[in-house]
Amino acid sequence: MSFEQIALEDKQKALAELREVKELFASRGWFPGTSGNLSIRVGDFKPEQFQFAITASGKDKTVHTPEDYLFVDQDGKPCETTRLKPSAETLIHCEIYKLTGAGAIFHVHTVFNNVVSEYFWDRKAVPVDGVELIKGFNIWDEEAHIDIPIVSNFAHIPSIVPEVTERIVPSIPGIVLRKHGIYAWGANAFEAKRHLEAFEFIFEYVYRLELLKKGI
Ligand SMILES: CSCCC(=O)C(=O)COP(=O)(O)O
Ligand SMILES: [Zn+2]
Repeated sequence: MSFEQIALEDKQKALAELREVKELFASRGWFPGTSGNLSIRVGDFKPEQFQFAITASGKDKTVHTPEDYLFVDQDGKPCETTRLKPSAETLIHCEIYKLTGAGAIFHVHTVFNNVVSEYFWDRKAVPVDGVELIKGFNIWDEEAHIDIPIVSNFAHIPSIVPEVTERIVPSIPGIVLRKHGIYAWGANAFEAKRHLEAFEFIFEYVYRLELLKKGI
């Protein structure tokens, strides 16, 4: 399906959802210093051809402007002529869509996701034991243990992609970039938001528990 074939109302719906989620996350302080990026897929999905709306690069995500989003294709190339630049991290979104077929991807930098990514870097995963909120990921086993993957962070974004490809786990809808932030995804914006909130709750829990264990 080409970009032109996608119904205008689907594109407008994606932009309205991005606006709503951006405002909510901004109110939580989840976009410090213009960090973070959000995307929602539109139209049909084939791993070799799809399109999505994504935040423009370098924008202050705490305000709304007419130049906040643009549509790109599976290679991160704009679908329409525009002077806007897609997020510098668009290639990570492209790869997650290709691998998972997700409908939305949200990326935020928080102190908790940064601290746990460094603290557990040796294990390359954040270990989580029996925390109720993993049900947010549809994991219902009693006292389940999960490992949330952490991958290397590089200034050169294409260099991050191969490790993302290698480490994505079908049962865990998120991946952490070391000392950078989390990417969480879902079938749609509602699910991606639920997953992101569950991850952030878990990171704060893990962080606080580690402090208590150390008697700090
Ligand atoms: C200013 S934070 C460094 C870039 C980054 O990690 C990020 O999430 C925002 O980049 P974008 O190009 O999407 O604005
Ligand atoms: Zn980032």
